[in-house]
Amino acid sequence: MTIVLTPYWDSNGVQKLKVASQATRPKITRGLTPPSLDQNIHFVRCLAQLRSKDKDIEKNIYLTQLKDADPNMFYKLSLAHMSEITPLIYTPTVGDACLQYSQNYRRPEGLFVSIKDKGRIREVLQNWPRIDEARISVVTDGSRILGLGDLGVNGMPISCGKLALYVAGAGIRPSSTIPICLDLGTNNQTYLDDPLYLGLRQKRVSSDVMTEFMEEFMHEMATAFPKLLIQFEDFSTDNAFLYLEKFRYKYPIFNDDVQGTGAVVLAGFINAAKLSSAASNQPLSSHRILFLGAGSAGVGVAMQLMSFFTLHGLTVDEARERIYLVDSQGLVFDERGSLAEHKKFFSRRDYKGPKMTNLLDIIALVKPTALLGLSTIKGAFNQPVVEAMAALNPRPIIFPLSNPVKLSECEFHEAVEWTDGKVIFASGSPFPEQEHDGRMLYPGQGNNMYIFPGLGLGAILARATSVTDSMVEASSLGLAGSLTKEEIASDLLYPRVERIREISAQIASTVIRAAQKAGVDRSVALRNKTDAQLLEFVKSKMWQP
Ligand SMILES: O=C([O-])CC(=O)C(=O)O
Ligand SMILES: [Mg+2]
Repeated sequence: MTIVLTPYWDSNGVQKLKVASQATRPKITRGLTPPSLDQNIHFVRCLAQLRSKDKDIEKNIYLTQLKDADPNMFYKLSLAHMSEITPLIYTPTVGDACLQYSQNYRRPEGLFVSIKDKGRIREVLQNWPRIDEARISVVTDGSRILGLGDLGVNGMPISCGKLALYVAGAGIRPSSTIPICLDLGTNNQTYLDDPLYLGLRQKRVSSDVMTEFMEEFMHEMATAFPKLLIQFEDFSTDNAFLYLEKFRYKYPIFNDDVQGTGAVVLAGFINAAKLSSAASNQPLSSHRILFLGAGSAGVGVAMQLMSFFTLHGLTVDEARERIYLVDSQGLVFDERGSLAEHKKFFSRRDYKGPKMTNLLDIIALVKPTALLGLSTIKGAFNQPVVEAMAALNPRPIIFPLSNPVKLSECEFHEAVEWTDGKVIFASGSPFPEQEHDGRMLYPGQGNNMYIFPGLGLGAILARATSVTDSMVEASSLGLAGSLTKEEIASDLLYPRVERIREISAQIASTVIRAAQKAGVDRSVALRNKTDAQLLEFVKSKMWQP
């Protein structure tokens, strides 16, 4: 018989343990905790324990164990110290947590579904202890974790990290979340050779076998968890697009790297373009955007940025003309030939010259107002590149979006220095602010963490049958419009992360409205609420530690 001890705080702020076994109902005990364990003092104790560790990965391990042992305290701490703790439980430290997962492993968290379970996935899902409460799952197959490549089953911390932000950022109940890592093998030879590696010791299965597995998995998920929304995370590029298209009309799912990243960058770009156009006196519709990187995130962002131009009156064809892609072979254009399917839409029809591989030459040709990096090439935006952008634009937009920090195309302090403080900047991972000419400059964090909690919360509360493009766009416009006067005056592109709950509530409300418009909502009672009532309703649904 398993005995589970769950800590909780009584009305006097004293910690007690609930003892639950499978056979008995929870009962309250005396004598199993120290006599004067005060909740407020324990908060201070936990924060001091956290800060006493000098390595970020140690802090991550501490916080992971705290989340397991005392989820209330973990989320209290996270909400009270959002900007300190987010980088420890999420990007960038979560990247190291994934890389070292098989070394640092302590206790299981989440659900592992492996290719060996094919044909009986239902049985595995039924082992999840809180089936009825399940509302949101983040599912990865570990094949492209952040910019770190194929990490196999070591990808589990990314699902856990994203879900911790669902709880902290949008008030989803911790017991409603299911982190899932699919194990379809790994092509990472270092892991296959590592005796500590926790996943199957085999290469990834063929794409046909994977698709059969995914079909069974999705069918069983929908059967076992009828109220569940699924977020696909960090699948390799081809599979990200493939399974998004395959399942998005059948089940409530979205892909965070394609759609979440797209939406967050669109929001930041809307605010950046206002600043940049104010300086150049050029109309908003005349921006030209150059992408370095044409993977799932790059093309997902480019797709989403199309709506920036269509919202400003351009046709779809005209909008597409404002966007240029560069991949590992250089500028993407038709005459280059043999392009991957997902790159074809943005491939240039108008360029007829030789292959162009040098980024400086491409900048000279395109004259972009904005340079976006989703290439995972550290240092790709070097001094000559950034200076070229500054020579073309009074306020160049430069977004090195690759994650984690060590793969960023450039760092904030470099961009500030090389543009003499004129850059309008957002990165995927956090960078410290910079003082320049007596003024404090703040980097934007164009990370999908601003979008997915609110988008997911809205889809869950609307009980959406699918996640439409209009819901994703609504999340983006909701985020872009959420800046306070003070944030606008400080040239911020995104709101301060401390306001994440307020922002998630606003985003969720706009997403619910979009779901209603698209006719995919099932929460009929929400249709008659005024906007103010809807926002209040969303806030009332948020779990508080
Ligand atoms: O996790 C993050 O920080 C953002 C993201 O989805 C990725 O880089 O794949
Ligand atoms: Mg991701």
